[in-house]
Amino acid sequence: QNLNDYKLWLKYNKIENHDLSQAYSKTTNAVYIANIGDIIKNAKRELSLALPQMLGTQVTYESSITSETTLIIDVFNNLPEDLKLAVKKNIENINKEGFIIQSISRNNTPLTIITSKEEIGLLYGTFRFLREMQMHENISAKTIVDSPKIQLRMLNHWDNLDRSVERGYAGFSLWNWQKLPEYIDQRYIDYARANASIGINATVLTNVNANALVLTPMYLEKVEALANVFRSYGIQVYLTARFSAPIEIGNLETADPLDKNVQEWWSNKAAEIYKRIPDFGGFLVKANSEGQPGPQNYGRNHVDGANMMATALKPFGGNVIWRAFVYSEHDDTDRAKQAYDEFLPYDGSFKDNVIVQVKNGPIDFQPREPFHPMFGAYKKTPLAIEFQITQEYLGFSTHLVFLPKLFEEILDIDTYQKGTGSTIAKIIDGSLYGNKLTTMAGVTNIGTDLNWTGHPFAQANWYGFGRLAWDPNLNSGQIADEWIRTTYTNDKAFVEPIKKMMLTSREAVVNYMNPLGLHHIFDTGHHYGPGPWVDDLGRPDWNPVYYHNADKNGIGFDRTTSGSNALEQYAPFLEKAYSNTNTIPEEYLLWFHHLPWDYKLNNGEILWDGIALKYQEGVDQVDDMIKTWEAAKPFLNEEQFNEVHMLLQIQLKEAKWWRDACLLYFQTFSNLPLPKGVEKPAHSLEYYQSLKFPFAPGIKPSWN
Ligand SMILES: CO[C@H]1[C@H](O)[C@@H](O)[C@H](O)O[C@@H]1C(=O)O
Repeated sequence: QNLNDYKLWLKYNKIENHDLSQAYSKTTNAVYIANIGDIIKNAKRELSLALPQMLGTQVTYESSITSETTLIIDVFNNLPEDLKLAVKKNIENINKEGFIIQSISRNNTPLTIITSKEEIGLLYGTFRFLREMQMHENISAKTIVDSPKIQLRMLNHWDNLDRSVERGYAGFSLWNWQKLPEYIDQRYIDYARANASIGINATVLTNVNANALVLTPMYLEKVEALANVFRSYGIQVYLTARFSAPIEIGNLETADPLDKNVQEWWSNKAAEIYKRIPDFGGFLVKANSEGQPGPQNYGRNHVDGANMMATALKPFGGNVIWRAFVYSEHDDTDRAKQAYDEFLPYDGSFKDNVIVQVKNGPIDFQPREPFHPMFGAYKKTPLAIEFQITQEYLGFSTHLVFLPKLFEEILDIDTYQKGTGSTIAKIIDGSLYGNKLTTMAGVTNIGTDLNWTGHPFAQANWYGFGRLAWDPNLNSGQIADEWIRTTYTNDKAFVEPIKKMMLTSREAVVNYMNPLGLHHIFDTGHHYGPGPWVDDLGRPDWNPVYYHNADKNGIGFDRTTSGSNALEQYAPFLEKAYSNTNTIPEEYLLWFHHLPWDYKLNNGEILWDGIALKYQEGVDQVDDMIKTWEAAKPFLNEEQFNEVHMLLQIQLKEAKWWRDACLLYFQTFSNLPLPKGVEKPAHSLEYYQSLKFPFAPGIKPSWN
C-alpha cells in the first residue's frame, strides 16, 4: 500500500498550471474567517493545510474584514450589511447545514464569500471550496448554493470491542478501546475530516451484533472521548444497543420492554449517556434477527421494543433506529418476503423518534437485487435505507467495484406506491410522504489499513456513499469524476478512461458472479467465492440451492403466483410488469422466475447460453479493466500502478473461478454444451468444490 493513499481524496496536490494557481492565490490572498467556535477552527485548519500544498504559499488571516480582504468565511448573521444583501436571495434557498460560495466585486475588488446559516455550513462550504480548487474549477466565476437533502448521513461500523470488524476487509477497527479515552489517535481526526468533507454527520461506532459492555461506564468514557473529537466536525455519535443489556450489565432478570424496571433501566441509561455526551444521537438496534435478543423473547413485538427505547431517549432528543433485517428459522415462506410481512402491520405505530432501517434489497446486499418492497409501502413511519459499503458479497477489498452505480440504481427506482415518480430517493429524502426524519446509512468499509479501505478504489465507495447521502439525486458519473480528479489527477486522458472503468465495474461483478437475477450462490460463511452447490446447512434459507433452484427443467426462484408470490408485495404496476417474462427487466429475470434452460431471452439466445455468455462477459470486462489500467500507467507512480494492477490480476483470476465453477455446476442440470465464445473451464467441478478459504477475513458470525 501506498503512503499517499492515506490522504484519501484530500490530497491537495500542487497546482502546476501557473494561471490557475495565480488566480487561486489572488482569491485566497487575505482571508477573514470568523472566530465563532470549534467547528470553524477546523475549517481554518483545513485551509492552512490545503492552500500551502496546492499554491505553495502560506495563508494570511485577517482579524477583521478590511478593504484588502479577498475571502470571507462567516455565517450570514455576522456579515456586513452590503454582503448580506449580496447573498440574501441565496440564503433563503439553503437549510441549516447548507452553504453558499459566491464571488462579488466589492469596491472594485473581487471578493469571495463562503456563508451559511450555521457554523457547520461553513465547514462544509470550506471543504467544497477546496474541492473546487482540487478540480481546477473557476470558483470566482460561479455561485454554489448547496444543502444536504437528507438529515442523517450515517456510517454504520460493524466494529466489535475486540477490534475485529464483522465483514471488514481493511484491517482492524479504528477504535482503540484500550488506549481511549486518553489517547486520541490522529486517525480519529483524519476520519472525521474525511467524513465532514463529504457531509457525513453521524456514525454508529459498534456492530449491530452488539455487545452490551459498550453501555457500561468504562466504555462510555471512551465513547465520550470520540464524541468530543467528532463534534467539531459536525459528527454525532450513535451506539448499538443490545436488547438484553438490562440483564447482562444491569442485573435485572428480564429485558421485557413492558416491565417497569426494564423501562426505568433504559431511561437511566439514556440519562447517564447524555450527561457525558449531550448531543448523543441514539441507538441502532438489531433485534430478533439472526439470533440477536429482542422483544419477541418476551412475547412482545418490534413496536414494543422500539417504543420503549424511544421513550427513554426522547427527553434528550435521541433517536432509535430499528432494523428490519429479519427472517426466521421458524418461517418457511420465502425469505425475501418475511421482513415486509412482519413489519407492514406496524407502519405508523412507532413513536416519532423511531426510524426503521431497511436494507436496499429484500435478501442481503447481493451484487444486484430488486428494491426492498418496504420502500413505498411504509407510508407513515420514516424509513432509512441501509447500503453496504463494505463488499461482503462483491469481492471484499480485493475486487474493484464502484458501488455508487449500485446505490444510484436503487435510489432512482420508481416504486409506483404513490403513483408514477415515487422513487426511492424521494422516499428517503422525505419528499414523497413528508417524513420529518430522513436517513441514509452505509455499512462502512473502513479499517486500520494504511489506505483505510484495503483497495484504493474502495475509497471511492466511501466517498460516493457520502455524496449520495448528501444528495440522493447525484449522478454516479459525476461522483466518479470528482473522486478521480481529487484522488489522482485532472488530466482528461486519465480521468475519462478510468471513469469508464469504474462505471462498468459494477455490471462486471454482477456478470461474473450473479447474472440475470441469480443471487446468494456464495460459498458459505465468508461469502467470498462461488458455492452454488452448497445444500447442507442447518437452515434451508442459508443454502445457495434454495436461491437458484436449478434442476433438469431449469433455474431461478419462482416468486410469481405459482411460486412464493413475493411479487404481491410490490405496487400493482410492478407486480404486473415483473410477473410477465416479456416485460420484466432481464436483470431481474431469475430473481422472480424459474425458467427452462431453453427459454428464449430478448436477444434470441436460449437461457443456458445467455447465462454462460454473461459469465464470460464479466471476465472480459475485468480483462478490459486491466487494459485500461495499463494504459493509464504514465499518470501513476510505480506503487500506485502496481497496487491496483496486482489486485486486478486477482480479480481476473477470481472472475474466471466464478465463471468456471458456476457453469460447470449448472451444466450438470442443463446438460448443454458451453456456447461459442465461452472459454473452456481450466479445472474440473470437483476441483472448484474442494477449494476452502479458512483465511477469509471479516467473519465473526456463526449463523450462515
Ligand atoms: C451484522 O451481521 C450481518 C452478517 O454478518 C451478514 O452476513 C449479513 O449481511 O447481515 C447481517 C446483518 O446485517 O445484520
